[in-house]
Order: sequence, then structure tokens, then C-alpha cells
Amino acid sequence: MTVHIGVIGTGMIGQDHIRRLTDVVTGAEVVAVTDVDGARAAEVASGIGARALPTGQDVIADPLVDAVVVTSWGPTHAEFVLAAIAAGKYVFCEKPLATTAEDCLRIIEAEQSVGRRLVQVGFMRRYDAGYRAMKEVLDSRDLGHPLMMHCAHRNPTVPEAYHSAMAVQDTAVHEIDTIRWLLDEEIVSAQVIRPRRTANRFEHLVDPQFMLFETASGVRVDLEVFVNCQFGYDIQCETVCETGTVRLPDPADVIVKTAAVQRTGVLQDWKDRFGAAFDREFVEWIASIDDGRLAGPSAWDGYAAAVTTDAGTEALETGRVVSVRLKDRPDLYGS
Ligand SMILES: NC(=O)C1=CN([C@@H]2O[C@H](COP(=O)(O)OP(=O)(O)OC[C@H]3O[C@@H](n4cnc5c(N)ncnc54)[C@H](O)[C@@H]3O)[C@@H](O)[C@H]2O)C=CC1
Ligand SMILES: O=C1[C@@H](O)[C@H](O)[C@@H](O)[C@H](O)[C@H]1O
Repeated sequence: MTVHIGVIGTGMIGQDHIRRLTDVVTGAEVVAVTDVDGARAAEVASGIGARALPTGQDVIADPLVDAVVVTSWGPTHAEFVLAAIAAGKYVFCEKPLATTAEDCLRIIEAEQSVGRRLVQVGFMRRYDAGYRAMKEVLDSRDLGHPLMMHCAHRNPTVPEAYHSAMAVQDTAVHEIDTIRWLLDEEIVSAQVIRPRRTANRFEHLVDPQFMLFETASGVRVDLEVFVNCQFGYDIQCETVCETGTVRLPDPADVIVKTAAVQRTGVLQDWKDRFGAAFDREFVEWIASIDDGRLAGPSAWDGYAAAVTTDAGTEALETGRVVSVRLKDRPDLYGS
């Protein structure tokens, strides 16, 4: 069976997902696209023999579209996800699911009223081979219970429009999801410490930031977010358990030894670091639509991330430890 896809937002990641749905994933075809920049949508559509439609609502209503991919700007996500649920269509939404926890709750309520999962959120790290291997070790409890986790999320630079709260909302949001997923429990508090600022940043930006999270069972997580580290895109994660540790591998690369020096490359971009994870994310999404049972990150995961990033943003502003208070998890999203 071929799943016919409509894509809302043909910007950077929208085009990348269209390419993978067209060239990498079997059983999927992008048949309609839209963008507020109509010329961009038309150009993307013509490259793959799809139709460019005027609005996102037209894409969702299109009878030829079985499932929707939302890759427009964050503040537009909730409207499109809610419309897709109302139309009874599967919807893959890039992070964030919505920019407020209230909108995430509206999405959860809408999905519950339909009685089955239609929404998947684009937390692609859950599809990364290294993170998956780490989760297997943790789930096996071979090393006992996790006690602490040390993480780093480093970008070489960010554009001037990037502001301090984005370190939590746009960057740390990926670790917030992976912490919850790897440890299989919720985060209960967030704190943000401001170390000495790097000189290599725009004046308005607090960078780096040192974040501390605590989970329901008392696991402590530290996360360094350093978005002007200069040297590359570098993702680190180590979990310390009762009888051992498990650490994310660095991406494979050759080691060159010459002139008394040993060197290996550092990736520069999240697209390269997580390219294979994005591919697998879409392969599995299409397979789960075929099965009629979504298994990837849910609207609940999008909601939990939104509440935690709100707490993190407040923690950055106030310097306090801020509690993360979630509603009870509905049965639709497991226990
Ligand atoms: N999972 C991940 O690692 C990543 C996720 N993202 C997420 O993907 C989303 C898009 O990010 P980018 O592609 O970087 O942004 P972008 O600015 O390159 O593309 C967004 C596109 O959406 C269009 N758009 C905005 N509002 C629209 C509307 N109402 N209807 C139709 N089109 C609309 C814009 O014209 C633009 O072409 C964001 O939510 C971002 O957080 C982005 C990068 C990485
Ligand atoms: O979502 C993303 C970007 O927006 C963000 O800026 C990067 O740091 C992340 O690693 C990437 O996955």
C-alpha cells in the first residue's frame, strides 16, 4: 500500500523530509504540498510531480492525502494538527507539537475523542542507533538502576535571531525528550545555571547554559547547552548506573595519525549527525500507518516536553528550581 502524504511547510526541514519520503522511504508518495511562500511550494511540488495547494487546510482536506506532515513554523503546528485529527488523518508534526502546553492538551483531548492515536511528534533521536543501543542496556537493568546522566548539546554557532530561551525550547527540548524516553519516567524539576559567557556570541545571548533536571525516581541529569562552541555539532550522553555506565558513541570516522598528531573529524551539522535517525523515523512512521498502530513519540510526549520547556524557561529567567507538573497521563498513551 502507498501512503499519500501532504506536506505543510516546504522550508529547510520540510524539503529534507520530502526528499527522504521520495527517495529513501518505500510505500510513501508526497502528493500535495503548501507553504505561505507560494513560489517555494510550487517549485518544490514541480520537482516531485506533486500539487501545490493554497493553504495547510486545503492539504488536510484533500481527499488524495492520507497522512499529513507538518514542517511549518512552531506557532502554526497546533492548528494543523487539530485539523488533521478532525479529518481523521495521521499527522507527523515536527517539534514542537505546539508552542503552549494548553494547545498540547487540546490536541490530546481531540485525539482521545477520536479514541486512537493519529499524532506523532518529530523527536528523531529515539531513532538514532546509539541512543537505541543505550536504551536497550538501560531497559535490561544489567547495570542496575540509572542514577545520573551527563549530557551535552553543542552547536558550532547560531544565527543572531536565536535568543536565550531557545536554548531550552529549541535545543534542550531534544534532551528533555530523550531523558524521559531513556529513563522511562517523567522529569519533575528543572534548573538553569548561567556559567561565564563565551565571548563568541551575540551580546543578547546567555551561552553556555548549564541545566539540571530531576526525574520522578530521583535520577539527576546535567545538560550543557553551548550553541557557540565553535568546533562542531557535538552530542554527548552518558548514563551512570549502579554497577556501570553506558555512553553514546561518537559518530564513526577514521582516525588519522600524522606528524606526531592523531585526529578525527567532528560533524558540523545536526542534519549529518541525525540523518540516519530521520530516515528511520519516517520508515517506521509509514510502516506503523500501514499497521494502523502508531508507535513513535506521541502527543503526550509533545505535551510533557512543552511543560518541561516551560519550566526550563522559567528556571532560566528566575534562577530557581522549577517544578514540572503534568496532568495525569490518559490511558491512550500507556501507563
Ligand atoms: N527535529 C529536528 O531536529 C528539527 C526540527 N525542526 C522544526 O521544524 C520546523 C520547521 O523548521 P525549519 O524547516 O528549520 O524552518 P523554515 O523556516 O526553514 O521552514 C518553515 C516553512 O514553513 C512555512 N510556513 C510557515 N507558516 C506556514 C503556514 N501557516 N502554512 C504553510 N507554510 C508555512 C515557511 O514559509 C517556511 O517555508 C520547526 O518547528 C522546527 O523547530 C527544525 C530543524 C530540526
Ligand atoms: O532541532 C534542532 C535545531 O532546531 C537545534 O538548533 C539543534 O541544536 C538541534 O540539535 C536540532 O535537532
